[in-house]
Formats: sequence, structure tokens, C-alpha cells
Amino acid sequence: HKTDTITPPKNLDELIRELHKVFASDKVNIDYVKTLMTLYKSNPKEWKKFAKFDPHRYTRNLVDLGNGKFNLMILCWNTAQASTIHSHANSHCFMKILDGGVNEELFEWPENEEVKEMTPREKNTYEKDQTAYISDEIGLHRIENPSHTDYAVSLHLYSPPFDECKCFDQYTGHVTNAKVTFWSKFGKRTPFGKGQTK
Ligand SMILES: O=C(O)CCSS
Ligand SMILES: [Fe+2]
Repeated sequence: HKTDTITPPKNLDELIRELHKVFASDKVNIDYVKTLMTLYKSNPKEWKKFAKFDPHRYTRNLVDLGNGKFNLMILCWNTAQASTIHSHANSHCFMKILDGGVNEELFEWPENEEVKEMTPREKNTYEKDQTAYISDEIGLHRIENPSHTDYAVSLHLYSPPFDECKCFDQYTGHVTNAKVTFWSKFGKRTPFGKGQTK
């Protein structure tokens, strides 16, 4: 796919339809997907039913299962909430900002098993409608909503889908495997203890 002739998706449903087509073939054209997600102009009317904020932690809200080829989800960052430093299970990770803004701080992978502070790399800031891409080959990152007054909302596509990722302690490089959970699926709250991890 050439990226200069992409028609912008008219709405979230059209973006999802287009993503299903793109991921039907096995080779992922990273630039094409980034451009497509960027060209979708965020419209809160289309995603507000997925936008649930929690006082303690950012929420992960499943939007689409991508025919098994990808997971599409909306993450809601309350003020000053951040992720751990984490990896992406050898998957592609695309993050498009739907509202507010986030900071991304990249880190090198820790070397072997030594106990050492992790090495920070570049910091990026993403504003509404911008799209970021990361993979384990690029490195690790932490995503944060830096605002103490405004929420942030981001649309994440992981391909292939994964339900566990590695989290890293910045000061020791210690790794833990964490199952990822969903606060809601297709706009409905996931019941406690059930269905939260897949
Ligand atoms: O999926 C997650 O919880 C990590 C958000 S930053 S890609
Ligand atoms: Fe991430």
C-alpha cells in the first residue's frame, strides 16, 4: 500500500474495517497502518462508550478482536497516571492519541541478569491524532499522562494479540511477567475475577 493515496477513514468503524483488511495479509506495512490511524480524526462520540476512567490505574477497554490478527483497545489515562516500563511480546504496537496527550519514555533492554538501573533513551510527546509505533526490536517504554488536570485517551493496536507482557523495574532492571487485563470489553464492564485477563 502506498501511504500518499490513503483516504482518511470517516469514523472509527471504518478505521476498524480498514484495519481488518490490512491485517488480513501477513506482512504488516507499519507506515501504512500508522498513517491510516493518524488520518482517522478522533471523534469522542464514536469512542466515549469505551472511555472509562479509574482513580487508581489507567483502564484498558477492548474494542475489537481483529479477526484474531490484532487486538484493538482504548486506554484511559486519568490525571498523572502512567504505565510500567514494559515490552510488547514481540508484537507490533501502534498507539494513536484520541484525546489529551501522553509522554513516552524509551528504555534500553536490561543486559543479562545484572542488577542495574535501566538506561533511559529518547522521550517523545504525542498529541491528539498522532500515532506512535514500538516493537521489542526498538526497545521498551513507559507511557504517561503528564497532565494533573486533563484526562488522556489512546487507541492501541497490538498484532499479534497478546495477553501477557514483561514489566521492568527501572532501578534494578528486574523483570516480571504480567497478565494484561481488560476493564471492559466491547463497552461492557468485565465482571470481577472472570474474563479480566483475556
Ligand atoms: O497495553 C498496555 O497496558 C500498555 C499501554 S502503553 S503501549
Ligand atoms: Fe506499550
